[in-house]
Amino acid sequence: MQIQIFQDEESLHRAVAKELIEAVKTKPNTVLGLSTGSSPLGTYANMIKDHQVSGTDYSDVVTFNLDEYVGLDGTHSQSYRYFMNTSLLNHLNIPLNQTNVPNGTGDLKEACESYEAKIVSAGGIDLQLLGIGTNGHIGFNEPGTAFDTRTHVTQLLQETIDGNARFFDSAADVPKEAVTMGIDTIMDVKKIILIAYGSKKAAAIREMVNGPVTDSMPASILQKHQDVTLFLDEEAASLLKK
Ligand SMILES: N[C@@H]1[C@@H](O)[C@H](O)[C@@H](COP(=O)(O)O)O[C@@H]1O
Repeated sequence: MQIQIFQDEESLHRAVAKELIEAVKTKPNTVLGLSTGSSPLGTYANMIKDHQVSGTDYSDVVTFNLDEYVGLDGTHSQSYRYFMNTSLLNHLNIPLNQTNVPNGTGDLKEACESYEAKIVSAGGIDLQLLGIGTNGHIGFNEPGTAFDTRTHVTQLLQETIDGNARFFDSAADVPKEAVTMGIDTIMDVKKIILIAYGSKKAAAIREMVNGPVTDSMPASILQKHQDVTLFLDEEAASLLKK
């Protein structure tokens, strides 16, 4: 695992955006894995700005998001499809039919199988952006998720529901289930960038990097991936062993 530590969020986001932009410039048909939550928002803002100013071309890029809430279709303002369209995709020159978010409505078993098949037919994910939950979840792979999982339907833990309630009117409105790429799906990607900032993430970052590889800390499996870089601010990195 490589670790880069930044003094502030803005320089962190500029650096992550630079990585994504370089990937797209180097390989115009790059397959990007994208994530939601607040962590990547500043990165997406930098990518949009670069596209407007420098015209980085996304017309051949393909994207796959990590996860989606069960029961929310793409028009729901808290669905991850809606989040991606409004926070990034609508502002780049990428045809929306080249962008993929798991389907959280309809036949979920079929949605999971077809998502895996689509990733394979796109040639696999070149560069995956990840955030991390305070309990160490990646995507919506909660503590206890088997490491050999592929895209599947998962029950959200109460702590995750409570943590994500800030985006909804109340915790009662947060869906209890999600469709998420599995741990094994994530481990198959060629390169991973994980973003974390703020003291709330410090304990999870310490366990992920310095702790044992265990399914009670899903992100710890990343110790076994061959190309992972953590982009952290000083607070998120504050509990790491020196
Ligand atoms: N499914 C998402 C994760 O992919 C994300 O990493 C996490 C952290 O959210 P935030 O970046 O807002 O801290 O939230 C959600 O649970």
